[in-house]
Amino acid sequence: MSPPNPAVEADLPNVTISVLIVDDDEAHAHAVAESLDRVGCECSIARSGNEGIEKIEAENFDIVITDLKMEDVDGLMILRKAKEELPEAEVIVLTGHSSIHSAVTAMQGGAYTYLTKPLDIQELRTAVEKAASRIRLIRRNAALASRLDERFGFEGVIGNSPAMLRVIDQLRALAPTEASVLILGESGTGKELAARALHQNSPRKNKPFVPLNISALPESILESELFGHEQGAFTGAATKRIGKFEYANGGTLFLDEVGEMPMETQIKLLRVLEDRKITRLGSNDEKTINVRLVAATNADLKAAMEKGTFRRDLYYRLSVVSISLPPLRDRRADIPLLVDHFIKEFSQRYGREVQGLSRAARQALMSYEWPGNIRQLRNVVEGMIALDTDGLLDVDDLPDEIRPFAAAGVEGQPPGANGSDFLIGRPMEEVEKYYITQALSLTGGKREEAASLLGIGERTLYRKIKEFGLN
Ligand SMILES: Nc1ncnc2c1ncn2[C@@H]1O[C@H](COP(=O)(O)OP(=O)(O)OP(=O)(O)O)[C@@H](O)[C@H]1O
Repeated sequence: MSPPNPAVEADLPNVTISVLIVDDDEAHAHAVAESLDRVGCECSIARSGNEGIEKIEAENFDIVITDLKMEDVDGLMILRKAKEELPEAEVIVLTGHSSIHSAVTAMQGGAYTYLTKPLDIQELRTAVEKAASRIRLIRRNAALASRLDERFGFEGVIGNSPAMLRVIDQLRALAPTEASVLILGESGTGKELAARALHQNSPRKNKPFVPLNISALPESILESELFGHEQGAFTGAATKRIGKFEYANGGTLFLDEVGEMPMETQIKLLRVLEDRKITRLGSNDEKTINVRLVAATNADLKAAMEKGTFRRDLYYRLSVVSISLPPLRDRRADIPLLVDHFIKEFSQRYGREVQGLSRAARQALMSYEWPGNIRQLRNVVEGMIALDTDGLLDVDDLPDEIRPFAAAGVEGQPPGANGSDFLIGRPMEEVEKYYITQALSLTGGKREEAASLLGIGERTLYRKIKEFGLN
């Protein structure tokens, strides 16, 4: 298990446990409340079964302590109600010796435990403390998970465009499986990041994730990198070397730019994937390996197969499942989230106080084509923060190739107007029309993306487009 991240843990909620005590013996209820108040619980009392039901319906409690025998509504009914209305709450029932049978029924109905009267206060506190630590654990885990998701999407893969939400769903579903995954996408779209996310959420996560970029390697070295070699296997092999497959044993091997692999190596790779065995160059000994393969490419592998430069059998082996990462220009709805994420990252790294990004600069980042995709966006934000002197990232901080997009202006906007200020005081319909036109233009007319950018449903957007006669 990875160690807890103190930065994430630090601001998790400190959980106070709220307790409802339902007992028609008022003096007894107060005695219970007093003993629990002392151990930091926040207690509320209901003096009858009916009052208990009302409180359960209206408020939230972590623990419900109820007497079994009451005049109006009995404790089993309280238990049932609590399970319906407060499914995460724990219920402790209090019972006299004569009604042990009902206590057993209560346990079968989902009660956390039962205590017999007269109450032993220490026994009560122990039971409450045990239930409370379970609740605290659930809360902290939920808070941690949502904090992590809020910050990183899925293991660092950030995105809220419909296309990226689909990718994140696919990553979540595939991560725990053993399936080979082929990740497709232009350079800088996050293929390696996605591969790491698959590994990090798999049962292999405590074993190595080993990346290898095939295009960066001369053909002569590639096979020795993959499979390793023995001393003297070829000229220059002065010492024995372990290959990436062996390094990755038990974990995940990520082969980037797999489309660049020479035919000879493709044949060997296919054999390794089929036999799950490797042989170091210059050796006769086979070694069994257990590696999950994730491959990536920005090349058109289908065209390469047609041309005969990529083996069909290897393609099918690698692409048991494939995930496509769209270029950033086709998912502009992700840009604001990514920009904010990178501002946070780099302002921390450079120790800068950044108040924000001007509207014009944001507009430019939204309109630019991003040929280098997210890698380029990240570099641009880093450069802006490194160069900024006044704490506001503005058009003058943008690189030369992006600055002109700030002045691109918006159709229908009067000359000289600052951003959308000219809309102040205009009728709501005009404002809506302006923003819908903006979103459609930024997303190249893609309605699903535009709706996500605007934070409205696709059907609502469709209706508004018709209503305003927009095309
Ligand atoms: N969805 C995302 N959320 C946050 N950061 C991202 C996202 N996608 C990519 N990045 C960041 O962008 C940079 C480039 O990503 P990565 O190296 O994974 O791209 P790639 O597709 O593998 O590129 P190449 O094909 O050139 O190897 C990295 O710094 C990565 O952390």
